[in-house]
Amino acid sequence: MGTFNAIKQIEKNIELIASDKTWIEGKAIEQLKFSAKLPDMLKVAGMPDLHPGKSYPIGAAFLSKNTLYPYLVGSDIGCGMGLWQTDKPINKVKISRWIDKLSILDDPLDLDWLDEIEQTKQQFGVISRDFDQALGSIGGGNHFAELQIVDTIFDQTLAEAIHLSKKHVQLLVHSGSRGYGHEILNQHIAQFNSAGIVADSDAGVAYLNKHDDAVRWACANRALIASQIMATLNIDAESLLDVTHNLVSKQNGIGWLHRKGATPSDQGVVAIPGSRGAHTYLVKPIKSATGLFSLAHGAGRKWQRSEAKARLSNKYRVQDLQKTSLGSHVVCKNKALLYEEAPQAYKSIDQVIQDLKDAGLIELIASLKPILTYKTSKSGGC
Ligand SMILES: Nc1nc2c(ncn2[C@@H]2O[C@H](COP(=O)(O)O)[C@@H](O)[C@H]2O)c(=O)[nH]1
Ligand SMILES: [Mn+2]
Repeated sequence: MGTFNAIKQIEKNIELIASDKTWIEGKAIEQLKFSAKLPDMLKVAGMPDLHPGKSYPIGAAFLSKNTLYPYLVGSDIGCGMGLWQTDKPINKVKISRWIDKLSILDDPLDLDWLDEIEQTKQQFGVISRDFDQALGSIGGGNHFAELQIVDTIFDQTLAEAIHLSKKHVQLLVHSGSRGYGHEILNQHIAQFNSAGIVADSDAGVAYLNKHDDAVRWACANRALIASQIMATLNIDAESLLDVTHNLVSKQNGIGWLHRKGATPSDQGVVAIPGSRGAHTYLVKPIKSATGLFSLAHGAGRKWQRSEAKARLSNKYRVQDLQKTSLGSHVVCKNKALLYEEAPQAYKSIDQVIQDLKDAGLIELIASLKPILTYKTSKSGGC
């Protein structure tokens, strides 16, 4: 049972899962309050990784009765975290070889991948053909693929239940629906601006059909990213989990639950990463209506991208940022991104996890630590 000081009732229909130790930017709370006033909104919940977005906050869940708000899901529909356990023993890793191989990894996938793309689309039930050329690409921003090793097992029984092996390298993939999700949101904005749509109206049904396909597309994309990395590194892997944190779904008998950077707590074990220089936690959610059946999806930004670059570019050279304080390596050809996504730009994942624990929402399984983070191969910046 958790302690209640990590659960704050800000207003009647606004909940915040965060202790006093967790810093939450005032603007994010304002955005949360603003979202709670949207027509037909029943309740909103901020997670400990809550931080400001363009108009609405990231790290939050929003429950409406019968209205869909595409703006609350955002443009990266289906973004999520997939975790694979590889067959590579950690004592057999030659990290410099992996750095070299990943440094020449190009997106998108080439013609040799056509069959696998088709099979993966079928496996996940993806309908659209319009964005096939983007499948297998990670995208920019804080999307990444990260090779990790198990650091601490907190609960042996829970770790065994998901076949987690301390001896093998893990692969965490964070990506979404690339241009597909953008197109869906843009189509909505062209017609309705930021307004919501009635879920069972023609517009609502049309949005949901496209949204659901983009969610499946994003899952297929993470699987193809993992496959491409495995092929490049000549390793094999089994999928341990894949959980979406940007989506809207029907909560039977309650309404429509929008999650924007909020990990579902009703779909089994989830991975909550901190940054390329921090641990990822594997946790078992304790199903609860507190926090609208949701958990944090990461550590959440402390600094906006431009602020991170301004603060760090005088202190660190590019090569300083290609290694982290945990000793891990970073492959990222985009120099600006190296600064924008530096570990310093994120809040403490340890505190976020502590808050979720104190709120009685999770059981800890294990922590993983990065050995090699791969970000977009597109050069640019600085
Ligand atoms: N292990 C890593 N975690 C990272 C990295 N970059 C960001 N992050 C964490 O992921 C979430 C994702 O946020 P989203 O809003 O884009 O879905 C973010 O809050 C960070 O905590 C990384 O390179 N490695
Ligand atoms: Mn994401």
